[in-house]
Amino acid sequence: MPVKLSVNLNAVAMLRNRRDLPWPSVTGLGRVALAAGAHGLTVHPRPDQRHTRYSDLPALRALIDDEFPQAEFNIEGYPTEEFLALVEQNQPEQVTLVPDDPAQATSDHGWNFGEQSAFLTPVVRRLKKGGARVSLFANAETEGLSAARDTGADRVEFYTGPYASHHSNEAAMARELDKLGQAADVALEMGLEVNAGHDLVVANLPALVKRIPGLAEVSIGHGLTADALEFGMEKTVKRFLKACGWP
Ligand SMILES: CC(=O)[C@@H](O)[C@H](O)COP(=O)(O)O
Ligand SMILES: NCC(=O)COP(=O)(O)O
Repeated sequence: MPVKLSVNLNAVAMLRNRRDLPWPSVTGLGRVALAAGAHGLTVHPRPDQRHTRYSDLPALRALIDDEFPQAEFNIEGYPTEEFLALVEQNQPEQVTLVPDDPAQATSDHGWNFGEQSAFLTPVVRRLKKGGARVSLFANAETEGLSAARDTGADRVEFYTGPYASHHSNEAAMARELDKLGQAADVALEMGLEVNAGHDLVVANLPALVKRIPGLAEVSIGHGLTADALEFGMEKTVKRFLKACGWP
């Protein structure tokens, strides 16, 4: 089974927020992405709402429910009570928990499962009781994966930023890919499903997909949106789907 593609709309929302105007439309671009074959939509509503706004979530939920019921909604964020209330109001198919500080420029590390599994376990239980699949953002390392599994989470999402950042250094990229592959092998062996994301692009996807044959889903926003500005969202989603192994 090729890797499912979830399109992250944060960058579209960031562009929309430049003016007090409703375009570019987050739901409109989400509709184009899903119609082009994307398997889901991802957003990361940060506390400062710098891009995805809390008010975007009901419209995205309705878009999937009304027009693309086979698609999934994935909401990412740090599990504050405010975030958990947003999740419970919008009932995403998947929640991806990230250890981000509100002041962070972007997500740039996974959980420290050794230290934070006691904090995560009741949160995971609450989200799963609400019907969501739970994924935990993880560094490309094997240490701590058993603690991640013991929280009751369904998946880990491996942070691919270090892999993607070495786009002009093949040896360094190969080293990061090997770390991702080894961590994914261990996670899958433990019964965790595996997602991946951050700074993925058409150029770096095929090697990742080949190294992690059990990869369930990639969520991609920044690089995909950059290409969409040049080639259009429909054509771009189709290019990314091919890079994920779809015909
Ligand atoms: C968790 C992750 O790597 C991304 O999904 C995250 O959404 C990026 O956040 P920004 O779009 O705010 O950079
Ligand atoms: N979880 C990764 C994601 O949703 C998008 O990350 P990026 O492609 O914007 O770096």
